[in-house]
Amino acid sequence: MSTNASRPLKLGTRGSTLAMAQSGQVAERVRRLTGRPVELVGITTYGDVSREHLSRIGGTGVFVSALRDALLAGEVDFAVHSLKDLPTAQPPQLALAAVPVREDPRDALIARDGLTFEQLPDGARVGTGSPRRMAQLNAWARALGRRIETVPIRGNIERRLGFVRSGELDAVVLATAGLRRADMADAITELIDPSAVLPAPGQGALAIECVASNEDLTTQLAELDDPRTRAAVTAERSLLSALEAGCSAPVGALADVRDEGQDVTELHLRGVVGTTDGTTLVQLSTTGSVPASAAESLARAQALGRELADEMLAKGAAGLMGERAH
Ligand SMILES: NCc1[nH]cc(CCC(=O)O)c1CC(=O)O
Repeated sequence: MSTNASRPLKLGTRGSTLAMAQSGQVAERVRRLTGRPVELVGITTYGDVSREHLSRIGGTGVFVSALRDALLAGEVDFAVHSLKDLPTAQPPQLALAAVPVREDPRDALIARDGLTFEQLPDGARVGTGSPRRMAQLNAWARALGRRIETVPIRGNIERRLGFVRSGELDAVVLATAGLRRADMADAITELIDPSAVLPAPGQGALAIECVASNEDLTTQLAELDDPRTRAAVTAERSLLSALEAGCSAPVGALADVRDEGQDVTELHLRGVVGTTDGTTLVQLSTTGSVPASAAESLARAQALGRELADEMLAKGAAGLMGERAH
């Protein structure tokens, strides 16, 4: 008993700079919470090894499967994922023990010479392999009476920023959260307003997962959960799953939880689906009041996501998601 309780906890993580940075931050909090040492175990996922385009290797879960295998094999005690990389279907053997307070969910522009998106010249080359970003950036450029050329890129943060530094691209678009966690936010030239580009469902949030049967650890890790973040990402992921889209589909979603005083909380959810050339976007939003109890609020958040998905499907969303994984 006592030997088990003082054994270091093993935290499974991807080995990228970003993953190590965010896992290191969670490790420190878990160490303080449990009084146990936490050891980082680097695990290489298929998404890290393959240089293929994500939409071809089947975006859903390529960064996650190897970590989950290690959890199920008992090689690690818990794992830290970027929530946006997590498939919406939760395996019953694994518990999503905590969704900590979210980092900034917005996308960020990193452009040459400090430029903002509106200052980019006609025909600017903008690096992103994400159909969601392509659709919304192309639509934004069109609204400005301009066009951009989106260039599919992959690789870690350093590599992506290198395309701008070398002059090969005019700009790249990355998640603000990743840049902040990796201490590289200095490179950002514009925080992209979500009314121009909605982030990926769950962007900026982390997911802490462990084996569901490990009830002690599940309970301890739950201390790191932020109920507001969980409600917001639940609505976003419910929208994604009701659209039957994976993490490489051109779907953006962002929920924010607003206090309206006197125990009334409102959940505002925005969603977008579009063609990657940006000619057609279906963009809708909804607001619902959310009950105070945690369980009820998650059920309401889930329903809100489904309702918005239904409205988007009624406006032709399904026909815009041609470029699916697989
Ligand atoms: N697609 C890979 C991925 N998964 C999570 C993040 C960033 C961190 C986050 O959203 O929490 C990134 C990189 C990016 O989109 O720039």
